[in-house]
Amino acid sequence: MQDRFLKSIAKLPESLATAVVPLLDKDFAGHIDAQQLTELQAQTQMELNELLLALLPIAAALARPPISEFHVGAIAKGKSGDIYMGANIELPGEALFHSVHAEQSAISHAWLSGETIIEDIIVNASPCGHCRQFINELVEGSKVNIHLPSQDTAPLSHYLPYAFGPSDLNISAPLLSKQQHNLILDSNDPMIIEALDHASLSYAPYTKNFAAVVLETKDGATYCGRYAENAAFNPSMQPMQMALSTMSRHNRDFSEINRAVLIESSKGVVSLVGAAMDALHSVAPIELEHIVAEPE
Ligand SMILES: O=c1ccn([C@H]2C[C@H](O)[C@@H](CO)O2)c(=O)[nH]1
Ligand SMILES: [Zn+2]
Repeated sequence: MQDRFLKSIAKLPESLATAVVPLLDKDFAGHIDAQQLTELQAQTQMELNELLLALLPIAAALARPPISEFHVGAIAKGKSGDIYMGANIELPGEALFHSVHAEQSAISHAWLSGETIIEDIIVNASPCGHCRQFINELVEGSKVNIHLPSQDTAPLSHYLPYAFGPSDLNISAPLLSKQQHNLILDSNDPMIIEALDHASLSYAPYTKNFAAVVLETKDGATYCGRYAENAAFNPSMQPMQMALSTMSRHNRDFSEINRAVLIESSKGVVSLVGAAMDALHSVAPIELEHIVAEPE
């Protein structure tokens, strides 16, 4: 089991601790599939929602909050029945808006894993206004059920009445709906090709700046993040933040970053390069490779 889970395991009911420890091997990065969940339920005799709430300390152990020391853990449950954990990240020495919230981390985890609908979000602290707004960007966002340790389950529409969202800006294909915005670039570099693929799947209906980041560690592993915009603009999730969040779920230290690539569209009305460089430089002394590609 990874050391980062030692304290959380001590907080779990004994039957759950015994059942979940075998999943927390060196490759565990916060994904538990539907079959594994069924097995956990059988071993613990817990209802599904009870089990998901009980797993939150594991999600919170993925957090890296050097500023607040406040560990938030979230779980996004996809239509497939799989669950995706996420946790907050704060970037040392940088403006607070660079932070990633646990709910954003969990949602981006589900998105990067190919989920098209998120049905439930389970979180250990009441979701802040920014997260409510981020969740509202999802396909059928108002129907996402929010589960908290000491509240009755309620849909997002309860937590965010009179919502402002994508439809107010005439966007009918919200976050997690299929995106395909091909960018043209002649390259044989696998890392650049990976970034290009993710940029084509990014969600940038408001600026058309289809963008993605790939981070590589010295051993050749890569961690990606796509740009995910928000109708209220500020809660948008930057691709660098998403990639850092992917890396931390995989228990990699940011100091292990060896190469960093940002790809964005030449036709976007904004550029993410400044924001991406600031975030990267707060955690690793690496130059950002910035590539601008033509949309098809
Ligand atoms: O809904 C919330 C509220 C706060 N935080 C994080 C952000 C920051 O890292 C820390 C303190 O606000 O908690 C979340 O992850 N989700
Ligand atoms: Zn939040």
